[in-house]
Amino acid sequence: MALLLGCIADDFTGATDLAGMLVRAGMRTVQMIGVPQTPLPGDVDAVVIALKSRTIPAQEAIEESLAALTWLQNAGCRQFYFKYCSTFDSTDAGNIGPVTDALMRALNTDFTIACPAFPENKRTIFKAYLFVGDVLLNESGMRDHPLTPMTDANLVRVLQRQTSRKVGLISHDVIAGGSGAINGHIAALKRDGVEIAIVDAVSNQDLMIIGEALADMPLVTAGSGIALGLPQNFRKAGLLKTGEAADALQVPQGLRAIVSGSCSVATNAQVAHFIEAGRPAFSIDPLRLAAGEDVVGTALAWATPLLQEGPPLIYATAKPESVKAAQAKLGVERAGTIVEEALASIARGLVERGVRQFLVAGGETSGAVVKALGVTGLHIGPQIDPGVPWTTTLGEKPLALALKSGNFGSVDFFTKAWSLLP
Ligand SMILES: Nc1ncnc2c1ncn2[C@@H]1O[C@H](COP(=O)(O)OP(=O)(O)OP(=O)(O)O)[C@@H](O)[C@H]1O
Ligand SMILES: O=C(O)[C@@H](O)C(=O)CO
Repeated sequence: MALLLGCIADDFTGATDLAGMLVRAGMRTVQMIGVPQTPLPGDVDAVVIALKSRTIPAQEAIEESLAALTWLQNAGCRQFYFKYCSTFDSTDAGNIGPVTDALMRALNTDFTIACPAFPENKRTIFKAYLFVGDVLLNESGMRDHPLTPMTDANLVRVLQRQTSRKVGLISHDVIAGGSGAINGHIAALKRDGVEIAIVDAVSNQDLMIIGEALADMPLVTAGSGIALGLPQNFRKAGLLKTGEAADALQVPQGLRAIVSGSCSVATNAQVAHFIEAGRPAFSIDPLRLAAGEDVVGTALAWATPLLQEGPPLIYATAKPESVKAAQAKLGVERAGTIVEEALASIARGLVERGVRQFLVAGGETSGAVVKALGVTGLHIGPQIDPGVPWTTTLGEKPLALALKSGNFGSVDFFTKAWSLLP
């Protein structure tokens, strides 16, 4: 069957999150790293192009997103999806508004939605206000994000500051009326000159209703949650096979390892849990890297004899105080880069030592590791936790990879993830 859904994601782990959601809902999905330079594998229903465009200058994000769109159009996709973070990570300068504007122009469409809701990961939207768990977005940890601090939870206001198009709202009372009511409301919003509507959603049931209403919308912009409700439309139209396991993976056998560069609250708890369980863990100190010590060599020498016994963890994950201390000495960018480079070299060294099954924690860290390993794309398999599936790399010597967004996954993620592999 032909490609149905073409997606553009603004970061790597976010792309995997979306691809996992599509697979769960029955679409065979492949994730490509950047605009594909190699042909896609056969038998896929959806493709997600993973960019790293969340925090780059808006004009560059537009150019990269348009290049991805052109590729997806040429590949024959029928509907397009722009995926951003479930916490709507952006600034008044972009990039959600400017990229949405550019994609709408390119697709010659005058209406789309914006909905970062992901109820299973406690991102819900009510009356345009985004909640993270039990608190408003601007009261959550996102308030202090170094690159995209989120200080306003009202998404109509947030998005309106990023676009000259009029932003409106499809509120929860409309969703409760079903997909017909949503489409009636969209017609009314359009008459009022609204071109982008924030959509409330607090449950998976809401996502399914909203998904049904989006069957004919050329462009959808959202977090990964909305993807749960789109495959049903293709199935109803007879375009998507039913009854086939979309998450079937041929998993390569080999040694296992975990690399973590995420300093998010959830990852800190996962690292602590792994260590408390008596599992082997090696900490990477950015200051020793900066001093020129051979930390990579030491970490690999430490890990090599342990690999036969189960996955060792090599981590730079640290609490905010020590991250801030390293950043104060080295600068934010340098601290991040040297850690990413070290973890990427360690991942390469581990593959040379026979590791074929990897967990990687952190979006930027995943980007660095995937690049260092020369990965061009990923087949998407079963979900470990909401937003994190197992994947296998495309190509001749495949690896099994799980790319975990910083704040995703249960506290025992590093130990339980392996039980899903054969
Ligand atoms: N101990 C440390 N001190 C300073 N910086 C660190 C330290 N450990 C990791 N870093 C850097 O912090 C950044 C963490 O970003 P990353 O995207 O990998 O994780 P995250 O923000 O938790 O994940 P996500 O983007 O999926 O939410 C990386 O650039 C990493 O190199
Ligand atoms: O939507 C999310 O929260 C994630 O997929 C993500 O994009 C984290 O960077």
